[in-house]
Amino acid sequence: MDDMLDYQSIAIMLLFAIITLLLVMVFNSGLRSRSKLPPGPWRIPVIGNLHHLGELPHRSLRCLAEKYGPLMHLQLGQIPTIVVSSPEVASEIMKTHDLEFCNRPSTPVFKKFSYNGSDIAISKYGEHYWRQMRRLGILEIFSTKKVQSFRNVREDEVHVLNQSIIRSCTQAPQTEHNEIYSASVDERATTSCFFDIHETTPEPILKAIPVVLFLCIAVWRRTGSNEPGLSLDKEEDFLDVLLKSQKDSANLGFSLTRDHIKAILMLIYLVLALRNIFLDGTDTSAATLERAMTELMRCPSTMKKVQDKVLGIIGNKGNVEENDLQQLQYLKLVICETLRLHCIVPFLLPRESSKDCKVFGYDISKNTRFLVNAWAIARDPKLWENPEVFMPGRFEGSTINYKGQHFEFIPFGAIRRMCPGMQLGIVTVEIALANILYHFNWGLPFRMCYEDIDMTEIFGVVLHKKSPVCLEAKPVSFLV
Ligand code: HEM
Repeated sequence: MDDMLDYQSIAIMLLFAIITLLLVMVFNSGLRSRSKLPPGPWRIPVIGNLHHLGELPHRSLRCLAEKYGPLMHLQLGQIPTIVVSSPEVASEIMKTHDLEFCNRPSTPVFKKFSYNGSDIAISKYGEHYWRQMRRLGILEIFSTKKVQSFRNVREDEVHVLNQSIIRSCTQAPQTEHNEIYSASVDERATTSCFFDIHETTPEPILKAIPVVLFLCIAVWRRTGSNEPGLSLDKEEDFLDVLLKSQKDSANLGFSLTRDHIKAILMLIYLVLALRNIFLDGTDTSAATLERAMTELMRCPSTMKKVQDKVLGIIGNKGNVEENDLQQLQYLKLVICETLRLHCIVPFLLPRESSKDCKVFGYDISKNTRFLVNAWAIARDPKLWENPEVFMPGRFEGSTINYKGQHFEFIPFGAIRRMCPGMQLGIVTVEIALANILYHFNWGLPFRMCYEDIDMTEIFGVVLHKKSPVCLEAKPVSFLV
């Protein structure tokens, strides 16, 4: 009897051990099927999503990287996510393992807004579609020739911007600053008015940017309207090219549908024009311009220096034109430093591994997500002297630039999925900044001091300021 009991309890214990073993195996296989990364201090489970790390995840992740190192593995709910926070690791991912990590993850939200992943930024790398669309984009909109061909549109719009600021100056209610032309120049009237959807006078804004113009043309074509002001360019535009390619899909090797075209145009339109909709307002150029003005306001000696240089070089010519930009070297340094200190796409766009591979000895499985904390890298005290201070001079004589070869400074990303709109974005910021510095002296509203400028940001794919910068403009006297 006793023997029987012993056998029974041994059998029960064995059964229990087998069940436990099975449960552990099932549980582990669930995790391993997504990531084969070895456990270690760098593996950080996070319940929920990036927002649960703190209000500004790029800042929280910088703190975590100081503790865990520049290659961290977050388990964001179901999704294994690797966060990269050093130039060496970024180079390993984006350059050495370029091909394995140039996919974009497809999330339901991205898919919804991009006609099932049909735009350039979100489509999968390996696909023939992405290659063709990117090639088409580079040829037809992002190339130097195309960017230059819309020079007049940009210059016209800068003129519209200047006029609207002058109008704000003269129409402003009298304040305690009444001896000067003064106006409370809000975000719209200073920087973003160049790009924003303007409730009162939409037309100049819609004409501001070439691709936005393409959209107007699309609307014009569809409605057959002859609305004044929406003049068609003689030159073939991007929409023409897309429509032509649609007819001639055999050459592309896939069928270019109306949804593809809409997705591409929508992305570009959003990148340039809209705020607070998809991707949290993707007005990258306007956000950069706004940060440049904010930093200059916080640093009066730099403001004076850059303005003196612009006025000195342009003299009483009346306007800064794109031909003049090459001479405005200090202004270029100001923009470089703005992009460093305010990397407005803090994690670049997310990437995903397309197959299993090894990085720094770690096994990374297919479909692991990668975020490159370009914001943290650009503020790393090991790489930059006084990284939190706005010092355009640091780029003087430096070989480091934002063009994707120097991984300590990658505001436009790097290599294969690097931003194709870099040139367009930069020239748009340069011409607008040069002109608003040339035409106006800028000050803060009465009783406000530099320390009062609110630098709080709202997290999104693109970082935006929580509150708009509010400035007073006074036309430069010799131009009045
Ligand atoms: C100052 C302005 C801009 C900044 C800071 C910026 C930044 C970025 C960044 C960081 C990426 C992701 C790169 C990566 O993942 O490695 C990106 C991608 C992209 N940008 Fe920009 N961008 C700017 C202006 C523009 C403009 C003006 C356009 C279009 C007219 C544009 C179109 C795109 C597109 C289509 C992609 C996706 C590329 C791909 O996935 O193949 N960007 N941008």
